[in-house]
Amino acid sequence: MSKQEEIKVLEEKLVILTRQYKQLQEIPPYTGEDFNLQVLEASRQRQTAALEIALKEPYFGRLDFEDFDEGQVEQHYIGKTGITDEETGNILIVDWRAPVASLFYAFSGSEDDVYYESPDGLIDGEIHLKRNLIIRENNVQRVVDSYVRGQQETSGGDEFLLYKLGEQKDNRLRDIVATIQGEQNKIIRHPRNQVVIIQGVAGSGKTTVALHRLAYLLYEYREQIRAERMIIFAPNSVFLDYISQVLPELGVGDIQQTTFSTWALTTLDDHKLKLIPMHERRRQYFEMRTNEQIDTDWNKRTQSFKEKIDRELEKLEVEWIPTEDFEPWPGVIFQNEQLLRWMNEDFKEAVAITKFERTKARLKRWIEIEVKRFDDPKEQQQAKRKANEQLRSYLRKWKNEKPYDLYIRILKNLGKFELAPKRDQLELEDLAPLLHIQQKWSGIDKEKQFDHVVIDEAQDFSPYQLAVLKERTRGQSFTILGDLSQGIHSNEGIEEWQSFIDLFGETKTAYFEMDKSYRSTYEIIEFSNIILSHLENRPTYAKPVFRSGDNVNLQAVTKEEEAESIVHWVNKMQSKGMNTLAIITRTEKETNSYYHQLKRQIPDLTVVSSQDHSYQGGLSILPVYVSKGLEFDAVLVLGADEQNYPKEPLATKLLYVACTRALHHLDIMYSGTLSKLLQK
Ligand SMILES: Nc1ncnc2c1ncn2[C@@H]1O[C@H](COP(=O)(O)OP(=O)(O)OP(=O)(O)O)[C@@H](O)[C@H]1O
Repeated sequence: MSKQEEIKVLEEKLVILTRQYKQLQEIPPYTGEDFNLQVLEASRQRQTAALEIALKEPYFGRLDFEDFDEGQVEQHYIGKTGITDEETGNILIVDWRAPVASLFYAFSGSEDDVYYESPDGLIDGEIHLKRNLIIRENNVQRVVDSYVRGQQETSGGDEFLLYKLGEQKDNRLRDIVATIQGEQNKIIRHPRNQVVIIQGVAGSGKTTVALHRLAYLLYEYREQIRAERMIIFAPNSVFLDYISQVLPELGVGDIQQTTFSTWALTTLDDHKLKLIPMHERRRQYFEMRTNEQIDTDWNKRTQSFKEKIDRELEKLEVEWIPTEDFEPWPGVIFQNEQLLRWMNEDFKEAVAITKFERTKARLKRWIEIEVKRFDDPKEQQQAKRKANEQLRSYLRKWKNEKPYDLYIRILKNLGKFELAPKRDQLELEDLAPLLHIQQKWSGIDKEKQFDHVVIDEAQDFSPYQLAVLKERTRGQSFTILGDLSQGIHSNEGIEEWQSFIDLFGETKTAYFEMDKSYRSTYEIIEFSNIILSHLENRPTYAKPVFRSGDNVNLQAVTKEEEAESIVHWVNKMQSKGMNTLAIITRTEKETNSYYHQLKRQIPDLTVVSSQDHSYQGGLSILPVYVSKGLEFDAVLVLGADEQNYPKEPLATKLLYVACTRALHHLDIMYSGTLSKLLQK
């Protein structure tokens, strides 16, 4: 019955959508100079894009809501993009980000009154129906009611979520607009003027939620923020490629997606600066079996290192101000006190470069006036030339140095020249000080400031990196997400979120924890939690959404039979129809060696390495640290022995990352002694 009713509604809506789309297509695009017509053209393009999305999948939900003030039940069809019938002014499809749609996500099935915040204030009412729909190729394929007023059964919401989670994945992360959960909805819609920090277990939807939050912010604050001024920082290119589809699916374009180092080097704009290749550094690090020791006093990732740099920059600024009076010609004197007054009072708020530039300009103007003392134009000319020469030497201490030169000078002044990197061999942790020096010395171009910043895998960020970004971001609008249990770059990152909270202040920060894992089956999550139990100071265990699958299989293999067992596993998973398969090794070296051993027997096997720029899906072999952030229908972890994964924090986190990549199937192989991390 409900399906028939929905088929009819869909047909009616499709007629209008198609008509509107055709009408827009008939208008020739405007390419002229008239501003008003350009604005109209841009609006038509937005409408066309919205209609294209709607024609593909018009909506996924229906909410029947009775607004007590209006006194009648209205049907709201919720889709990825809002569409109004241009002829009648009726809303055909409600945008999922619109205020009324928040009821669809927040509603948990109770008979109580509900309300939502609209621009006109609170709207009270009650929900009569919450329905999920799957529409493909203009057909209503599935109708699931998660709530019908007056009926007792309200389990349809879970049924629909489980149905979605049970689907197989391809090589890209997807949007979740149809099944956003209540706790995720809160984070997505959190106001923009607070820093949102999310600690979420593996598979809790952190990345997905952050991307939906961007789409929401752009909708809710469309007058204040622009997509080009939003930026997403993610750990590597493979990951960026993996998440690249979500925002376009949500109809959002133009948001920069990059890694911190790529962005930093572009911003520093000094072609001589080069990083030690990251893959090289990471490879070395992950090939090591113990954590490196860091001198905490001189740790370049910390706030205290930033403060040291700050103080040194201030000293340089003062030291470079001339201490004597300026005497362009004998007997004519410009007093140094005046200069100090300009610097310390008139230009107090300006950055160093601007202070110096303005001082120089004012002194030049002063010379122009003073030179008028000479009557003869020729004499004036000569005097001016001489005075400018004197000025150059007067201001000689002030050198317009590049951030790198200032950095080296500062490290020398601090007596820490051994920390100075070569120009073409920078470490990742040199980037934050360099950017900081650039920002403080030369300022930040207004156009290059951010309206909102997303940092994924933020547990691998340093407080210094964050402090640098904070200075470039209007209204401290950040979404920061990560999982301390997956902090496998602990040499680069943080051990707890407090240092980030301190940076912004408690009142400016909203901290959320997500402990439900949507990615994996119950069995995989329970198994991965055993690994986590070996970690001291671990955050909460992941709680499964009850989706059951096969048991995790631990298989002891001899070196001789290993290859055959792997081939057998691949065949088995492929025969089960799994789309994305991953074989995960401890190191890149092992990935390469297994690949050479297996490539003849498994021709479609592809290596995914830290240098890659894309992830193609299918059957991959990759080291665990490259797999971070990705997910696969089936995962085989190789070499889960005591040597590869001893009971120490880095190995524990790595093994946890490897196991939590699996959606539906997880198998483990080991030779020799099984890692203690896998024993209860
Ligand atoms: N509400 C939801 N409805 C449907 N699927 C969801 C939902 N929330 C998360 N997922 C799915 O769970 C999986 C994990 O999401 P995501 O990669 O965003 O998690 P994460 O917390 O960033 O994971 P990790 O820390 O392990 O990288 C994805 O396949 C995502 O589509």
